[in-house]
Amino acid sequence: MKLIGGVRLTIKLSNSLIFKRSASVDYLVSSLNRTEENKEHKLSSQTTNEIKPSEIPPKDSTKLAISPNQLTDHFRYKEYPKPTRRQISETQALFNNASFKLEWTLDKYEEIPYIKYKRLKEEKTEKLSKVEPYRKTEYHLTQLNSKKTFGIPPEHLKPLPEVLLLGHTNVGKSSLINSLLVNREENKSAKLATEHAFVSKRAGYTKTLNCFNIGNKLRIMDSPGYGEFGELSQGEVITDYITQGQSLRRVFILIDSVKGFQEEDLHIIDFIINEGVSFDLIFTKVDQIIQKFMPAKIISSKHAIKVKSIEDRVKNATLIKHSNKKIIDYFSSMIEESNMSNLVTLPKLFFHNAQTNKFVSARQGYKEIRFEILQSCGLVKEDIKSNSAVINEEAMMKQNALRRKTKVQRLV
Ligand SMILES: Nc1nc2c(ncn2[C@@H]2O[C@H](COP(=O)(O)OP(=O)(O)OP(=O)(O)O)[C@@H](O)[C@H]2O)c(=O)[nH]1
Ligand SMILES: [Mg+2]
Repeated sequence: MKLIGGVRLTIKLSNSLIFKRSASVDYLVSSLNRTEENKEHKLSSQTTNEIKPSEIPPKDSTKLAISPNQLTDHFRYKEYPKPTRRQISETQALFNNASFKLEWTLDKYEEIPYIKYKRLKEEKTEKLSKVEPYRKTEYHLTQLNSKKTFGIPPEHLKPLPEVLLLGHTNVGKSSLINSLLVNREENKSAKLATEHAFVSKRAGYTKTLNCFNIGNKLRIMDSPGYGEFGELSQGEVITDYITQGQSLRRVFILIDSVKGFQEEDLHIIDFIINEGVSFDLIFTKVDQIIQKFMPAKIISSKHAIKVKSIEDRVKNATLIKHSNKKIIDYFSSMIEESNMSNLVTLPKLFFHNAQTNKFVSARQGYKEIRFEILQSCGLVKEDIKSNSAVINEEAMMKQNALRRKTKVQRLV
């Protein structure tokens, strides 16, 4: 038996859940490896004189490091098309213009506003039904039809679709909430963006289920972590919510990229599958993995961004590309070993960093996660023109390139 946030679950990942063979990741990695190897071989065997100007690596080699967004693209299953640019920009507009409100924080499932309301209403109806018919008065009738909400703010009772962020203590749930809720565009110049959820180095910091209302369109739930420092009562509020939450549309399970899948993660995934709730996976702290695999020489060099000689640039580029391959291999084997790509439910995979470093200069991954949240809540219109939109975009880019070329030709 395993203790998950204090809740004992005996379930093991069952073979019956298995398995849909997906070759997409293997294929992508091997094809990428081949092209990377070819390119690297080509670059290292060339003398710097032979390099075409367009192939000269940038001075700042850190720009060549694989990013969380590129990892999301790389590990995207062919079954799930990439959202179109229009869908992404509409999603950002919705989030960036929405008002966010921490509606409630609770440690008992029975206290969740609509659950509490339902219970109190039922209790009242039962009490009134017990009044002897000859004793019933106008007062009783008005009581029965009363719109009173027992002191619960009526806006908390508004039925809205909900998504839940779930994961080990310290995995980065509250940090992700902040990535999702902060308007990064607006705060670009601001030194300190308003953060909505409390984040701490201390594992087990979030003790309650915290409900954020997003523009009165949906709710995002931050939850207490399971595993180390998770507590019994916290485990109960989450499992009750998963099994009974009527408005729950999707669970996002966060996996610490540094620690990989832990036993508790696999138990909770099995539990969620058994409950028939759909879920996706978000790898957090991707910045740490990117930094970890980067060549020591480049990490320690303060001047990595000032490399001038083409020879050094080529050397750095080759080193970084090797590191990129290691990062892909690292995640590939993590995903492979967890068997996630073989589950019939085939969870989507997202890569996120809430912190930045030399190689990842901005938070990434949150835009697609925002989109996925909206989609799971039924708040995204299917982009039926998506294919033709992409084709049109490509055609337009080709046309622009042609225009630029003819312009240059005209100039020389
Ligand atoms: N480098 C890095 N650190 C992160 C990232 N996300 C979270 N952290 C750090 O990890 C620690 C825990 O983050 P939280 O967001 O509080 O984690 P949590 O899952 O809410 O933790 P509990 O509330 O204790 O369950 C904090 O010190 C964060 O700064 C990330 O993407 N990169
Ligand atoms: Mg937290």
